Amino acid sequence: MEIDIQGVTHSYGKVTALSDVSLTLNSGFNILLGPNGAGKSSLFALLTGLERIGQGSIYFNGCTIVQNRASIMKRLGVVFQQNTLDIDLTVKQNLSYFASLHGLNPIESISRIHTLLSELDLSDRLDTKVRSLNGGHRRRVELARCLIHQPTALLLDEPTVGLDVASRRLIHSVVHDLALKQGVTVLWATHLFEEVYSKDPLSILLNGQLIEHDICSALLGKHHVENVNQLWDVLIYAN
Ligand SMILES: Nc1ncnc2c1ncn2[C@@H]1O[C@H](COP(=O)(O)OP(=O)(O)OP(=O)(O)O)[C@@H](O)[C@H]1O
Repeated sequence: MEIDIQGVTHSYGKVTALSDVSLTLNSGFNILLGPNGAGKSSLFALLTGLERIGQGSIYFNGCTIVQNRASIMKRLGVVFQQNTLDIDLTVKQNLSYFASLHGLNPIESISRIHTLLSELDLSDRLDTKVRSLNGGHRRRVELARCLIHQPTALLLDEPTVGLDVASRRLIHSVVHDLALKQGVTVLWATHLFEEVYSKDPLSILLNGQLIEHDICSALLGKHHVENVNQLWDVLIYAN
């Protein structure tokens, strides 16, 4: 799916969270890098239709959410920063409920749940209540839930923040593979430099402005630096 963000400006009262942001996302692992308060979550709220766009437009394969909400939502998978699982239900119950909302029949649903839990190394937690899972495992269940209907675009708002290294690496690797091997359009917001690989498209958001957008290695070359850490220092200094 192509996601085309055109001239988006968004404010909360007098606070401008996004200022004239334009960005086209295609199939692949697109990274949105920005510090706290840069405007990442605001962009997610606009992409998912939770907030109305003040100025500008966002198109999903040429259609806005207002024009085609149901069809766009069917093809989107979203993980927000806050945990949204029901902690008093088991992993299976959380996932089955979401599968049925997406129209999967019980046989398709259980097959998909087994496949996803296996990929996320959680097969032994099928009947565990989410309340008993650690943070890393809960995040993996959230990821399984957002993948249950095989979306063609994934929006992930800082999905690995606060997780142990094993869960962080597993989640990053599963999503990276989906983007590269199955052509899913991923938008991965983060402030962790280690999650940026040199071949990935990288967008850098600072104070609501998109200050850079290109393949990471091209940005390193453009600014004559060797890694994202150094790139960051150069850009912060320049802005
Ligand atoms: N509901 C709101 N009301 C008022 N101001 C808000 C609201 N949500 C965000 N902001 C402000 O908008 C700006 C961008 O915030 P946003 O949460 O989008 O950034 P972020 O990059 O996601 O940061 P974080 O990583 O801390 O979540 C900040 O100045 C923030 O204080």
